[in-house]
This record gives sequence, C-alpha cells and structure tokens, in this order.
Amino acid sequence: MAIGEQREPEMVTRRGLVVGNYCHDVLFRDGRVVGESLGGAASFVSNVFDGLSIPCNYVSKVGSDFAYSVSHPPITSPSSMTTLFHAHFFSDRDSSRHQDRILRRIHACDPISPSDLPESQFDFGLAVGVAGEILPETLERMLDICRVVFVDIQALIRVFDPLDGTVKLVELKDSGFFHLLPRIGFLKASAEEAPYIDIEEARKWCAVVVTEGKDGCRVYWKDGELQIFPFPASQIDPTGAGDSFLGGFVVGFIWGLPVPDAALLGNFFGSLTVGQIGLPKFDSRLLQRVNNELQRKIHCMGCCRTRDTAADFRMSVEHKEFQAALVEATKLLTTYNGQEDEWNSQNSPTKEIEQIVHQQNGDPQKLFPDPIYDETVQHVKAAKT
Ligand SMILES: Nc1ncnc2c1ncn2[C@@H]1O[C@H](COP(=O)(O)OP(=O)(O)OP(=O)(O)O)[C@@H](O)[C@H]1O
Ligand SMILES: O[C@H]1[C@H](O)[C@@H](O)[C@H](O)[C@@H](O)[C@H]1O
Repeated sequence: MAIGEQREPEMVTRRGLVVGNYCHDVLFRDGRVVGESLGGAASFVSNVFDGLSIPCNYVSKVGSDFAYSVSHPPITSPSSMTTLFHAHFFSDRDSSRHQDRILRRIHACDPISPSDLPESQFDFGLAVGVAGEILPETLERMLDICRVVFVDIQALIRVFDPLDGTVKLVELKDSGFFHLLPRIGFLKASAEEAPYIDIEEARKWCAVVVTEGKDGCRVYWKDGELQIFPFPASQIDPTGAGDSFLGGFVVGFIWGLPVPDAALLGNFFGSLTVGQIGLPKFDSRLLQRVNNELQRKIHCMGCCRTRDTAADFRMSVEHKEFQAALVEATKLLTTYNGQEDEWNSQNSPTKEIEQIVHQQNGDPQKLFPDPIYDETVQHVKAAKT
C-alpha cells in the first residue's frame, strides 16, 4: 500500500440470532375479517434483515398447519398448532377502550426452550416472542451466547386470558424476567407497554426504547433521553410496526451507527410497515438506497473516530442529513418514472392469505470493522454502570 493511501476498513460479518415464533394473524375491522397474514415479530424482523442482507440464525416454532413458505424455516412441532392471533380493530375507537386493537391469542405453539438454541456464540441476539414462547431460562441462555441482546418487552410481559385468549400485560417486575434486566442491552416497548416498566429503574440497567406510533420513539439510557422524530406515513395497519422498527434499529446498531441514528432507521422501517396490511413488501430500490446510505455513513464516520460512552447515545453530526436521505428514499415510492399506479397496484395490501417467499439476497453483507463493534458493545455495557 502506497504511503498516505487510506486503508479501507476491514469489514467483518456479524453473527445474529433471532428467537420467537412465527404466527398466523387474522385482522378484523368492526368484527369483519379484512386481512390474513404471516405474523410474529421474527417474520417482520427477518423481512427487514433479508431486505438489507443481514444474515442471521432464526429459532421459531410452528405447528403442522403452518400456511406460509418462509426463507428461514421454522421447527415444526407436530403436536401443536401454529400460534394464531385475532386482532380486532374498531372504527369507533371508544369501543376498543382507546387501545389501537384488542388482540386475542387463539392458539399457542410450543415454547422455545434453551435446548432449541444453537450451541454457537453470536454477536447479537433478538428475543422477539409474541405469545409467551420465550421462557426465562431461554432468555438467560440467549444472554449467555449473544454479546448484545435486544429484547421486545412483549415477549416478557404478555399474559393470556384463560377463557378467550385476550392479551393482557403484567408489570415487568412481576414477569419472572426482571432479574435479567442488567444483562439485556436494549429493551424495546410500545407506548401501551411502557407503563408496565418502571423506566427510571429499568434505565439504570439497560437502554430502553419506547416506540410512540406516529410520534416516532424515545430512547432512555442511564444519563439521558432523546426523542427521535418519525417519518410521515399513511397508516393502514399498525401490525408489526414495532417489529420492523426493531429490525431497522438493530441493523443501524450493527452497522456501527450511534443509538439515535439507529433509532431513526427503526422509525423509517416502522413507518414503511404501517402503510400495508401484514408483512410489508419493501421496494428493492428503496432498500438499495438505504444500503448505499449506510455505506456512505460508515465511510464518513471512519473506523478511527473517537468513541466514548456518551457518543454512542448522541446523535451523529450527520443525523439530520441521514434523516433527509431517508426521506428522499421514500420519494422513490411515489416517483417511479411516473408509474405510481403500477407500483401501487403491485404493493397494495392484499386481503387474501399471501404465500410469502423471501429471496435470500446473495452474499452476507459485510459490516462494520470488529474493533469498532467491540467498542460499541463495551460502551453500551459501560453506560449501565
Ligand atoms: N402512523 C405512523 N406514522 C409514522 N410512523 C409510524 C406510525 N405508526 C408507527 N410508526 C413507526 O413505527 C414505530 C413502531 O410503531 P408502534 O409504536 O405503533 O409499535 P407497536 O405498537 O409496538 O406495533 P406492533 O405491536 O403492532 O408491532 C414507531 O416508533 C414509528 O417510528
Ligand atoms: O404478527 C404480530 C406482530 O408480531 C406483533 O408485534 C404482535 O404484537 C402480534 O402479537 C403479532 O400477531
């Protein structure tokens, strides 16, 4: 290498683990079925990860009635049904007591036990259960084998009415998972779930990200908090917005973005999700733009940037620019060479069961250099103590 020539940062591949069951979702509006779709946070997360070529191991269980073809095959439990949710939405929001939906678990697939997890070590893990399938011992095992674990609180605090399966929430401290908080990297909750956490207590132990629907999200850590602004969206179905948010957030994190920038990417994928029923289809040109933008950003930040704990929770100087680039990317959806109608008809929400077949996107994406990732993980851990 010639003197003065800049060495490209050496890229490495992160190993990730996603744990949580796929499910069947049936959507009702005012008592009428309006959509049926593949669901489960793991399916929404894999939709984002596959779109951005993030390779991962998935541990998910379904029954022999599972109706979809997926790119990351689940474990089939012959004796159990696939988890099934009925989500009831109401035009008159009073009848749903101001929740955006009433959710009922109609069937529950088998839980995921520690022995279902691979024997390997992972750079990151996502605990994204939907119906109580992640047991305390399963999360504990994930914490043993993954360097950073992102947890969706819905995996921890949901309980189910024994008569009709209505989903209710319990306080995190009564959930059987509270003692694991100091080992969790990030805890993600929706605005509806946030009251079940004592945020002041939880933020001493891990970073907490509260998603706030059309208002974006708020990140809390030991020494501070920050509101991250949303992207405009026209909401058709909120299902899975939080899951896609988490997918985008984790992608940002493993690319080495500071937490607020990663949360912005989460907001971006959350906003893309609410515009479609069920699992969203992301436009490939839009995904390419996002990948280019991530490449550009890590080259700007360089691998020699100064790192300190506070910096990981501070917006990058290019935060606004990143936001503008993502807004610009969404314009691809409306200015497709004047062929908006064609695009819209290809992407319009379907009311029939879709057979979702993901394409594996070639070679795994090479991500941020290892020393930087090591530092980020250290800093997230240091921020707690
Ligand atoms: N109407 C909206 N407009 C723009 N962005 C939205 C809208 N709704 C959701 N989002 C984005 O998606 C993220 C997650 O949404 P939300 O807070 O509704 O998650 P959630 O309740 O966990 O969803 P679910 O449980 O259905 O997966 C938000 O933080 C926001 O960035
Ligand atoms: O598919 C959805 C999705 O994963 C949501 O995040 C979850 O809240 C629902 O339980 C599930 O049916």
